[in-house]
Amino acid sequence: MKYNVGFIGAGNMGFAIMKGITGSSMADDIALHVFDPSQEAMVRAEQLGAASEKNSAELVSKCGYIFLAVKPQQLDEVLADIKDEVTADKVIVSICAGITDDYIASKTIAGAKVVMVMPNTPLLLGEGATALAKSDSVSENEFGLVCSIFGSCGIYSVLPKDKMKEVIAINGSSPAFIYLYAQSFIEYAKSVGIDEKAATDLFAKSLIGSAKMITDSGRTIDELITMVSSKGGTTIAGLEKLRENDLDKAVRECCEACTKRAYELSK
Ligand SMILES: NC(=O)C1=CN([C@@H]2O[C@H](COP(=O)(O)OP(=O)(O)OC[C@H]3O[C@@H](n4cnc5c(N)ncnc54)[C@H](O)[C@@H]3O)[C@@H](O)[C@H]2O)C=CC1
Ligand SMILES: O=C(O)[C@@H]1CCC=N1
Repeated sequence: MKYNVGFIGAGNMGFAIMKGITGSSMADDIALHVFDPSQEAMVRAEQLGAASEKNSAELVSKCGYIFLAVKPQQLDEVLADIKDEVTADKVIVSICAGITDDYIASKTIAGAKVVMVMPNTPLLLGEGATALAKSDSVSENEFGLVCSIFGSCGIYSVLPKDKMKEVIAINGSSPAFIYLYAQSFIEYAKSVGIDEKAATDLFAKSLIGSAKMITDSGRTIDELITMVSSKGGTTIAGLEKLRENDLDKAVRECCEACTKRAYELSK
């Protein structure tokens, strides 16, 4: 039996998750449905094999699992449109930053089954990192299916509900923070005459390799820093500057601003 999984919103993230599903081991178990007012978004989703629905209410009537993949500011309109089709057996999967299960239930039906998800765009390549939490009304089997979807195109972690805003800085938004950091290194390389492509490839592979060292080497981050830092060498000279310029403070303030915005978006 195939699960009918619908996407309301097929923009950056909705498309990334659908692409992740179609390229994963779950592809044969899932029939995708999509609604997005953007014709361009619909065409892209259709090319992945998703069935087009004429509006979000029709999509909800056909699907057991409904992904809300619109901007938080677009959510009220969507919830008003689907309210009459939401029943106690439907699982609503929200990827909207800051939005709680209680809010979705308050705009649809009391006790609505809601899974709150914070994914990230590397899902496009099957390299996603997704945080999930569920409302009490969602069964372990239902939650298991949603976890499997994200597990099939990356890794996932189950978190307490009340940490879903704080985690956004760690995985949802962090790709943008990492790209900005990468850009600074590449700009420096260009300024000293290194070819941009060579610098981009070298830095990106250094990010991938360093990430693998964090996850797979069995060493702590402090040990990994020490491994690179020769006594009296270049790394220590560079690290001193990052510490002098208080990288730690900049990162903390970045994460705090991200979390604060999530609370503002939450109703
Ligand atoms: N972009 C990212 O890296 C991440 C985004 N998110 C969350 O994902 C959600 C979507 O973000 P993006 O994909 O980046 O935005 P986006 O703007 O790329 O996509 C939103 C899509 O919703 C469609 N839409 C607008 N009104 C609609 C309606 N009434 N019914 C159906 N579709 C409608 C738009 O046409 C658009 O294609 C947001 O709530 C965001 O917080 C979560 C994690 C990461
Ligand atoms: O910027 C945003 O609000 C969304 C949530 C995480 C990544 N993008």
